[in-house]
Amino acid sequence: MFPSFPHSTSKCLCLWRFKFSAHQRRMMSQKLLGANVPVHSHFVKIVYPLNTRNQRQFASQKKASQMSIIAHVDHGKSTLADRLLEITGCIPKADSNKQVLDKLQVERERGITVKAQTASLFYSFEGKKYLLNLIDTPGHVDFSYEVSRSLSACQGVLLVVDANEGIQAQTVANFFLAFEAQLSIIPVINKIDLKNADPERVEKQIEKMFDISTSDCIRISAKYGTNVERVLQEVITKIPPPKFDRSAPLKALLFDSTFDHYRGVVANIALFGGMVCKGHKIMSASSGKSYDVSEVGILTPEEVPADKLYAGQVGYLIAGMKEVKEAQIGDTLCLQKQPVKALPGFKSAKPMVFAGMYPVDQSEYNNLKSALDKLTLNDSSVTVHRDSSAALGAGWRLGFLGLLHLEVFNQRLEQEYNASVIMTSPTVPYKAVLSSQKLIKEYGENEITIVNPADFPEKYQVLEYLEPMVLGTVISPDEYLSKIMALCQSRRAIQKSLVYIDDKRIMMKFLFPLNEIVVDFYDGLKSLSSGYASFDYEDAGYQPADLVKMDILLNGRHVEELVTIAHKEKAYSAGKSICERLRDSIPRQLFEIAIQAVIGSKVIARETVKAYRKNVLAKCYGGDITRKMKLLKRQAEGKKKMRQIGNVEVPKDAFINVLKRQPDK
Ligand SMILES: Nc1nc2c(ncn2[C@@H]2O[C@H](COP(=O)(O)OP(=O)(O)OP(=O)(O)O)[C@@H](O)[C@H]2O)c(=O)[nH]1
Repeated sequence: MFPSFPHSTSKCLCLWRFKFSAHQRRMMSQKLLGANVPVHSHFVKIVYPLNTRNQRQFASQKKASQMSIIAHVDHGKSTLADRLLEITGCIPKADSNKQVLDKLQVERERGITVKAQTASLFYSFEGKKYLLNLIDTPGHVDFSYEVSRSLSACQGVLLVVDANEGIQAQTVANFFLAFEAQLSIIPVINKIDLKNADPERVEKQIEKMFDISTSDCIRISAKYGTNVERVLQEVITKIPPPKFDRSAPLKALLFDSTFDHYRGVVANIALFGGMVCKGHKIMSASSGKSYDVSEVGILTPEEVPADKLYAGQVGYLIAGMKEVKEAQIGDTLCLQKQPVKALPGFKSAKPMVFAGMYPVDQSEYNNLKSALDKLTLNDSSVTVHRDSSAALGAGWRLGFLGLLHLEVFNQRLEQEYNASVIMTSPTVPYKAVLSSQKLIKEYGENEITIVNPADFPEKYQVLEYLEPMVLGTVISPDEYLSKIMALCQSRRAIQKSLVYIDDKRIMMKFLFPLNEIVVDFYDGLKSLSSGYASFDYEDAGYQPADLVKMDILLNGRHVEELVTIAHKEKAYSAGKSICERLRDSIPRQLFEIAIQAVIGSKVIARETVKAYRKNVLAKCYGGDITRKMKLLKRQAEGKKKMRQIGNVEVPKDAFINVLKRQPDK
């Protein structure tokens, strides 16, 4: 029987090549390609020339390749994308690295990609022209949903690995995403210009871990453009063109979308059959609703209108979808008169972290709702459910793929939609097996998922609590082994495996409670390994756990944002830490503030913020009234950014900072 591929939580990823016999691997190759070729050389050489001036000719001769650039964080995806865009004339040659595909303000400020971006490139090789569709993807684990969605529109990937850092945790995770999707993989060793670059070592790692021959690796410097042209040539020779049927009816996968204030929904589509142009009446396979196409085009990466889009192309489409919910990611679009069988779509993202979101001012509820709708259209991995709270009013409970994802989403809401929100402390999705018949009747089932700590059932109402687990991968130089072990043990981890990926670097697998790694584990790991260790994780189900609900009080008032579920063993240190951090985050006020962490009625930690009077007018000498008014106005503006709990004013971002900066216990 064909062996199942070991991208499962129970098997060690790097050992897969040792687990399978040569015969089994041959079988895998056959299953992948229908050809008897070894896995490491499973690229198919199919070359189709392209005439760019005539899209029809391109489409009829099938001369396109779709590829994504995937890599660990900071290994140079966006820089390589820049060079590819320059070589193909999409953007002018720049002196500095512009990272044009990182379009969002948040991406530029943080220097990370959070959103996959598409660009169509035209490239001449051996006298023929080709259309290459490129997708630059994020590297951080919190945005892996973007990667997996992008891969569904591709036939191949450029797997970029830093020549100095070598294979890292997300390199492994991304490789397996591409391998499972049966894509051609072109390994690219980047940053060979660095003083400490060791491409030979990295090639050997790639061979050992992924069974890809060292001779298949391309050594480049994306920063200086060295050898980048060869990457394009390899794409043409090694990535097969998409499978499509131009004579079949229109079949387009809606794989991403954005909301434009004037034009409505702009849908990014990959065409698997037929053709679409302005004036076509198309239909959504999921809703059955029909629309008139008003514009189609390609992305270069700017939107460039085109007469038609043909099967095999990736582009955008505007069809008068005014409501955000009309553009479902993963939906299939077809002609109204020629319905087709829907494409498989995407597995929905599984949120790892939940937090409540409320408008600072309830009168802003509708505006915030509309902003949320539009932003979730562009980031479909966020789940949104309506929620309400006595203290914070009407709001939502949102699910994110990680804390960075939560922060980036929050920042995008503020920057792109000018929204001002209160976020509650993030929590992972716990479960409870209920014993109370009353609760079972109320929920309609005996096992419930708790995404809001306020709904945490009392101990006497449950048979057991369950907490979510993840299988974490740590890759690091072996000199940090003992420190990493100590850190992982302090996070209640169980070690599952340890293997050497070369003579100096190790890959370890641990089973972690998700709650222990979601906030600041990665920061701890980075600092103890001087930045050399990397981390990635995947879902590993649930395990029973001894959990308690902890409340935080400010002068005796509950702070709804900070209700936390903690493991019993960790509750005391977590409570103490939150109180200390809160003490440092709350500005002194006219009266003393008592900060308490309580479990039930028992106070487990307490801190005090001393009284203080900030007299902003003290800076004014004499009777300059305009200056006095200016200072009072500035103070009033500052107060708007505060959340009032009883008579205590708390800066809005204090809550998330409090949880983010917990030191390792
Ligand atoms: N020396 C050198 N630096 C490079 C090279 N390629 C990229 N860099 C630098 O590496 C850093 C990260 O590059 P990015 O292109 O942003 O990496 P990325 O993989 O897109 O990052 P994420 O999207 O955040 O995952 C930047 O400072 C680049 O200038 C290279 O070939 N040589």
